[in-house]
Amino acid sequence: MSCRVVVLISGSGSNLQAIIDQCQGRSGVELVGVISNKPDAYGLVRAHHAEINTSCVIAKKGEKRADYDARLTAAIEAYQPDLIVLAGFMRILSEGFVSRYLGKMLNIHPSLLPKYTGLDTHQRAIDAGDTEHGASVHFVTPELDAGPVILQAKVPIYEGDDAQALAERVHEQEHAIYPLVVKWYAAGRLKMDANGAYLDGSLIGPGGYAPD
Ligand SMILES: Nc1nc2c(c(=O)[nH]1)N[C@@H](CN(C=O)c1ccc(C(=O)N[C@@H](CCC(=O)O)C(=O)O)cc1)CN2
Ligand SMILES: NCC(=O)N[C@@H]1O[C@H](COP(=O)([O-])[O-])[C@@H](O)[C@H]1O
Repeated sequence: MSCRVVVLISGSGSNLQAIIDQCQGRSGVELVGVISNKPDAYGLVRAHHAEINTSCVIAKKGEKRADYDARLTAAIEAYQPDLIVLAGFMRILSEGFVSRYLGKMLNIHPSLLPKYTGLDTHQRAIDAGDTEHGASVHFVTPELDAGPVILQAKVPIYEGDDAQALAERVHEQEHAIYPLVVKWYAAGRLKMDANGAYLDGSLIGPGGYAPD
């Protein structure tokens, strides 16, 4: 029985592409749909090339967040997913929406959470004089970027790095860790409760899974 996965995007979709390349049709993963809030998202092209069905849910001017999320829910439910993967989906989701999918919705965030929740994480890390940065895969909860961290990857920040150079270095790591976590979930190895995230029944620490 495959794990039916819907991926939500807003842009390029390089994380979507990594999941397609590393997971589609293997490890019990079936990517059944890609949904974008932006009609020009290149990730929609990537989905088309991979023969994955796509939908667009575009926000209406002045639309309440909960009303948009209700339309998004209808689009998602049409695919009857077991897992929702946010891959550069650039909308804050309402509490009702997140509660519906609690424990079955993942996100990748371009920082070493809990540092730098929100936007512009690479520039903020550079401006802070940090020497390392990275990415975090976490379960999505109503509080923004505060869900239980599952897996992190670290990268160095070099003297003279600009946000683009750092983003490219982080992207490389994202494309390694996100497909791995999707496979863990599809294999039934990954769970979440009020205490946090679990891999194979063991509680994952705040910095994500770290092999012994
Ligand atoms: N309730 C939650 N919603 C979302 C989460 C979450 O953990 N809880 N993760 C984010 C992903 N994300 C960072 O990883 C993120 C996405 C979007 C924003 C944001 O400020 N969006 C603005 C619009 C920005 C834009 O259009 O460029 C907004 O929605 O008003 C912050 C963080 C996905 N959602
Ligand atoms: N706060 C959410 C956020 O900033 N997510 C980030 O958007 C990028 C999407 O790239 P992609 O479209 O090439 O996968 C990724 O770097 C992801 O970490």
